[in-house]
Amino acid sequence: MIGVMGAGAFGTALAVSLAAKGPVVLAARTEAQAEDIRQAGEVARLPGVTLPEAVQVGAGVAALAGCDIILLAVPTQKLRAMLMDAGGVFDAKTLVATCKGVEQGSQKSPSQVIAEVCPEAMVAVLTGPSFAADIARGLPTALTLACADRAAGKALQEALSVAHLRLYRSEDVTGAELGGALKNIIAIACGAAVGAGLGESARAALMTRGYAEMARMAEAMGARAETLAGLSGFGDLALTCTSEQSRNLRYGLALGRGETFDSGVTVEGAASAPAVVARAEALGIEMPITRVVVGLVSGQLRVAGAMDMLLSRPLKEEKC
Ligand SMILES: NC(=O)c1ccc[n+]([C@@H]2O[C@H](COP(=O)([O-])OP(=O)(O)OC[C@H]3O[C@@H](n4cnc5c(N)ncnc54)[C@H](O)[C@@H]3O)[C@@H](O)[C@H]2O)c1
Ligand SMILES: O=P(O)(O)OC[C@H](O)CO
Repeated sequence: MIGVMGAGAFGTALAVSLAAKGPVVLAARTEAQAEDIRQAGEVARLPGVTLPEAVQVGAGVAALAGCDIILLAVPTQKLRAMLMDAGGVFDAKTLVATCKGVEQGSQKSPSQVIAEVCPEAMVAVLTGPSFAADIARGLPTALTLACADRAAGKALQEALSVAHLRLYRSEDVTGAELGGALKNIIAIACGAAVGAGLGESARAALMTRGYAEMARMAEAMGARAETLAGLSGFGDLALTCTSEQSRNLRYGLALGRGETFDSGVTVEGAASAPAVVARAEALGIEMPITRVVVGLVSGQLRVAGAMDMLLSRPLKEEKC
């Protein structure tokens, strides 16, 4: 049976989608939250989406004990604690990370955190352009399913594909995860530029040079260039930087307009950017857009200063 840990927007959307194939367990954090969801028939973070009967709502990791494939849909910065509290339930399971970020402090990706805490588990990653509200409504998209083990990847591709979700297989877990984490940061930069009134040309320039930063880091970390050009990289960058459904873009828009943003909203790019800059420094690579996003998020930079920093860099040849 398939289970989903995290009854937020994305975990719920995945559970609703996969319910087309059979029963799915959706695990909320606490019994009180699970009961609220059962009573309402929907999840607060995904309003208007009625849970089908095939979605069984449970509480905590214990609810997932009978599942062999578990999708992990908690924010990246909460992943380690959640796994460490699992008391062995996740050992020897197939764990599919759906979170898009880099852990603060360790600078590790979700799959690396899983491998460290649950060394017996088979680890995979599901990522790519997908707004929870879209896929929960059955709107189509295509995603990357990355797993270093080819046979396990093929089995997961079959198990997790549904009519409106076309999964492409990859063995490049590093590249798939980097694309998902880094595009969020570039989307914040785009939002800040547009929010400050700098225009659509600036957005396109930031997306393009942001992609160059993503590709540079991917190369330095041994990922494949094709992965970055695929759904998990270019595909998700295009979606997140251009749609106001994106929380990362909306957060950037608020920064650019000088408005406050609800601190309870999950903004993975803001949480991950300092760890990405630290990793870039260790690797000796330049990531100027990511760096100014760190300054904007911390409040040390304003958009005008950030743009001055980017535009006054030494002139160079166009390449990654
Ligand atoms: N929302 C989207 O459209 C979308 C799409 C693709 C990927 N993602 C990724 O999915 C991840 C989750 O995003 P989201 O949109 O679902 O966020 P969300 O804020 O809607 O939900 C996060 C959920 O995690 C739960 N949670 C936190 N700590 C927990 C713990 N220790 N145990 C159990 N549950 C815990 C929270 O209670 C909450 O329900 C992020 O990394 C995000 O980048 C989101
Ligand atoms: O709302 P965001 O910015 O977290 O983006 C959601 C997904 O990652 C888009 O693919």
